[in-house]
Amino acid sequence: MNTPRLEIRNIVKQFAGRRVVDDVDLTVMPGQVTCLLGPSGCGKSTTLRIIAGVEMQDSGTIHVDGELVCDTVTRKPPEDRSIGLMFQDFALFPHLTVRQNVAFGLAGRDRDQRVAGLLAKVGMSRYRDDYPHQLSGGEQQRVALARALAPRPKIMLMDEPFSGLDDRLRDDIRDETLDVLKSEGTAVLLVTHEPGEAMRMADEIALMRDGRIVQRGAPYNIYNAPTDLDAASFFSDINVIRGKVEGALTDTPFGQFLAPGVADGTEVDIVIRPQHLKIDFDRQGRGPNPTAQDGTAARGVVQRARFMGAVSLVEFRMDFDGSMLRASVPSVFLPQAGTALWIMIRRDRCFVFPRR
Ligand SMILES: Nc1ncnc2c1ncn2[C@@H]1O[C@H](COP(=O)(O)OP(=O)(O)OP(=O)(O)O)[C@@H](O)[C@H]1O
Repeated sequence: MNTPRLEIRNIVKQFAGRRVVDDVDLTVMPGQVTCLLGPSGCGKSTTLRIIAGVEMQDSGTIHVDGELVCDTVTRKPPEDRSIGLMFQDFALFPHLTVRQNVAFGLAGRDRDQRVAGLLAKVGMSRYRDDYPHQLSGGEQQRVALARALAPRPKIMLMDEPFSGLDDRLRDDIRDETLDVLKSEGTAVLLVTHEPGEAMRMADEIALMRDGRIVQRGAPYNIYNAPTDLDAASFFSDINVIRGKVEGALTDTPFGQFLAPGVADGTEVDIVIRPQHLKIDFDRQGRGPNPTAQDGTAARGVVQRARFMGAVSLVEFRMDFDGSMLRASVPSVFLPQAGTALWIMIRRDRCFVFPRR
């Protein structure tokens, strides 16, 4: 077995009697990018600050590359943890050139070669004698990445490193950053509140809520098999259809859904993302026949349809109970408000959760 680059166990941190980090375990394997993802205030940054050594946990252990760097007895200072840091305000030293910024804190004979190599990798070689104020935000970000990687940290901690960049630039910089991190083979723990960023960057996502890790897995698995309604809704808009279980099945206007292992009489939420609603555009008002995959169709009346470029967002008021459902369909479809249409739902894409 490979030794994890970072392993934290049972980390707890309280502020004023409130558990902000509540028994958190995390592992980052060599060469892997793990994203700590969660809403604002859930404890992500505090977790990162504890790993970096600028905050002290109440209990729990931190190992870097198999070596204990912090428990409640041992406490290595931040600079001895072999950790690279890149935070939101990636402040470069204003009085040092690009080259001097990257070389800062490096010693040894291969120093100049290392700096030149990294500047080439991040595409900043020709700016090596410029000062930070002469660079754009994206360029400063690249220099900050090179500076953080220069001492070959065993693990890089990144806290919302792209949030200061404008939208158009951000995707490119994310991809470039990922390429550089992968080519250096650096293990990364990246904190973000943006699901899109986590899915784009991560080998593994750790989803955090109220100080706890509620789910871990590859982006595909977390998106397609969320543990509960909140985990599902964190990644996209969702629709919820209510039902009650009888004999491991739930009857709904869209047909029956399996609810294995759920006790009779339990109220459930059937959760479906807008892109998994199917609208029957051909047989207006007449209604298609039920199929095994899509179940029974139910009728709704378009309340609003918005053209969004690649897709249209269509809101329906459903005949069966007056509830609203939202569908995302290819933008060649843009039905008029007031149109009655039949809707089916992709049964293989539904999640059934007992109601809390
Ligand atoms: N030094 C502190 N003293 C008291 N409370 C703190 C301290 N640091 C953080 N907190 C509280 O702990 C909670 C978690 O904060 P943290 O910054 O870790 O969350 P986060 O998930 O990173 O959120 P954000 O993305 O908004 O930074 C918040 O309610 C915050 O107010």
